[in-house]
Amino acid sequence: MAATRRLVNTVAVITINHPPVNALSSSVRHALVEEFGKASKDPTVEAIVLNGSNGKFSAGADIREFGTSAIKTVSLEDINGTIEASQKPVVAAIEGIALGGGLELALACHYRVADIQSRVGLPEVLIGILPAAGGTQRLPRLIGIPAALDVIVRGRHIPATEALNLGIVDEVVQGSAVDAAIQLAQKVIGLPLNKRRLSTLRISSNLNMEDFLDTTVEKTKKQFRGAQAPMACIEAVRASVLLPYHRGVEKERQLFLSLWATGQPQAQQYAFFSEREAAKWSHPSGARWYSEEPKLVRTAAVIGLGTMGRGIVISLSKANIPVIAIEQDAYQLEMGKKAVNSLLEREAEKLKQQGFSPGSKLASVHFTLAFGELQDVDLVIEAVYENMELKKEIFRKLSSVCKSNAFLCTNTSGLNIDEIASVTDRPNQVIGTHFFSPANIMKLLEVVRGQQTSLTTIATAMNLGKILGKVTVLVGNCPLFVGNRMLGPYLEQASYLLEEGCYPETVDRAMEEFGFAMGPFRMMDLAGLDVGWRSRTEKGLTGANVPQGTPARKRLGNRYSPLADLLCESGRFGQKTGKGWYQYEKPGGRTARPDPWVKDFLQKYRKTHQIKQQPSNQEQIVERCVYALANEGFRILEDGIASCPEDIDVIYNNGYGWPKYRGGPMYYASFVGLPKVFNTLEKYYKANADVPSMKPAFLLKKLAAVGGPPIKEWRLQVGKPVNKL
Ligand SMILES: CCCCCCC/C=C/C(=O)SCCNC(=O)CCNC(=O)[C@H](O)C(C)(C)COP(=O)(O)OP(=O)(O)OC[C@H]1O[C@@H](n2cnc3c(N)ncnc32)[C@H](O)[C@@H]1OP(=O)(O)O
Repeated sequence: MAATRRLVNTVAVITINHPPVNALSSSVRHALVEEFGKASKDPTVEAIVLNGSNGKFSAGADIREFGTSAIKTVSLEDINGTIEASQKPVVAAIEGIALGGGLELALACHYRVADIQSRVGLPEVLIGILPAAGGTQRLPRLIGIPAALDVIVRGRHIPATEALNLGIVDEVVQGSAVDAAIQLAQKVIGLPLNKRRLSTLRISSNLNMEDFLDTTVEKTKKQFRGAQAPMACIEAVRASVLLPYHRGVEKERQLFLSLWATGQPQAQQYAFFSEREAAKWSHPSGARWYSEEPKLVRTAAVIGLGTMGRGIVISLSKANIPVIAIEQDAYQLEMGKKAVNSLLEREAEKLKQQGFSPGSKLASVHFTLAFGELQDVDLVIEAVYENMELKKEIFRKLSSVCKSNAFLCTNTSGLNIDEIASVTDRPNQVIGTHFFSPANIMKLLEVVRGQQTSLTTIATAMNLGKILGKVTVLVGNCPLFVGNRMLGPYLEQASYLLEEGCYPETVDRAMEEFGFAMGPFRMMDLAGLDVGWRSRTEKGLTGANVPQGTPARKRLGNRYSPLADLLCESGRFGQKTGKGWYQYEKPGGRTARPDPWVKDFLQKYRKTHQIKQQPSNQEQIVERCVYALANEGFRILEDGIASCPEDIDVIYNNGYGWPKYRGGPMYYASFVGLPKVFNTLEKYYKANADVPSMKPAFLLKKLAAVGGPPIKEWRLQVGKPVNKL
């Protein structure tokens, strides 16, 4: 049964029963109508409590039903209307989660009791829609416009104690929310319900509402560039101010349908399910996530307390895993310790505000210089800077110090995992964990399997990612793995665009208007131009090791842009030096301003090399950069480095500032149409045979030839993930 009913004295307890998260599917909605109908008619019932099975109230509407006919049967808003109109008091007992339609359902109840561990929220905006079961009309009437906008537009999960302060719930309890709800229901039997029916309340405020909403629109436009859902949320809330409830709900529905027509919800819902699929990893051997048991990580160590190491330590501590943090000398250790402790203090403060004792949620961090102290840890994450020799030296040491079943992880953004593993006594227990900076904030974790990495090691690292709250994707080992490897052709095109007449700000604007959090040049300035320069120097692409007589703009017969090298030779490393592709207010400054020096430099460069000026327009800039990115994604699939296009999209959505409302580079290619992507690349490559990265990938050609099937059918063409490198 999708919902059940039991009687406790004169209180009917109706329980939603649709594992795993009690999504409000069509069958649940039908069952709710039936059970509420029976409870209303039953003369022995004086009050009703609504809860969800397995400690979860509800995760909201069943997202898989959107776009199908199932969503049209029994509207959730109608159910909410019936509940609110009930003559018998209805109390929601919120355990675990009440999200989206789940919270909308609870808002239709006359009272809400929440367990202290629960979270509530209206996260619809994160999947490209708006709360369209009355949520945008009831919540503002309950907590006022500013607070409701914050909840609806940001879509964040709100801890129970904050929900109590905001007035979303009436009571927060430490024990059973259902028992407390039954008690409350018994207490309120016979009391008037009018003031508890949110749809009947008036919104009162001292604010000049129109001005406030207009300012919010402007701020939101800037913050969520190109995303339609946040704007629709504001318009729906505006309707709650201007219109009576029933007309506000009509507006809400109309906005929902307009959003659907933009295609953004479909992309964001694809992104949502792709993230869940990424956790269900597969291995070239045929093993899958369910066939391997992860080992428990009770204690961990982090080597290196630079920016990455600090973030990793915080993540582990927040996941309640005690950490030993190691540095190479007393000074670095002290610096790292100060930084980590100050971040931990902030976390402790947040926990206190949520009503938790920090000691119960944050594990201890022990700082030391002594490797010997690592003998008992279950897992080590090495997070020193990108230098193969240094990493090998550390892994040799770890081999001799750590217990034989300890897992050894390397945090690298592209170095060869097999080479690092080869110096250890346990290559099967070595794995790459590529965190993104700042590691305590960024959601993505690329887990990189080496040739010899065992399935248990993979299962343990993937599970650790989940425990740390990361979106974790398993990838194969190749230079730069998935995300950074795809950046190569993307940044290459960005540089060529400058050579041909664009400026950093033109290219960045085009990519930011496309939706990227940051254009390629601002991104390079942030990351530091010296990092790539060092790597190109090591590879002999620039610097003293370039063979005499090599043309400035060619390497190994292919086109090469030395622009970034020339900037570095002038001491322009990006934000850290206050100058890079842009100028900044000071070294370490963050406000990028176009730099006349760069303009002049580019003009001279083009003249010196007699490059014909053909500045591309916005559409051409986006096409060249994004198609180059996706093309490399197809190669990565061919090579068996990513096991499916969804994994690549998850990486880009969560680690590279790709706009989620465009699904990811592979989804976007599919949305544009693979034949179009193929033809554009083919045309470019025919005219520029010295740019091999733009040669359409074989897999793209194959899929385009059959008309570009939907992305979920690509797997059939890709075959099993076999590392072909
Ligand atoms: C004109 C038409 C009007 C329509 C009006 C509709 C108005 C209401 C709209 C909504 O309610 S939209 C949904 C809003 N809710 C959400 O966005 C919540 C999404 N879910 C989550 O954030 C998380 O899943 C969770 C609930 C916090 C649980 O996280 P956890 O890490 O514990 O588990 P997951 O692996 O994420 O999920 C488990 C399992 O459940 C599936 N799932 C989760 N939520 C939904 C859902 N709302 N609908 C359908 N399926 C859901 C998820 O995909 C996982 O599935 P499997 O991978 O196990 O198959």
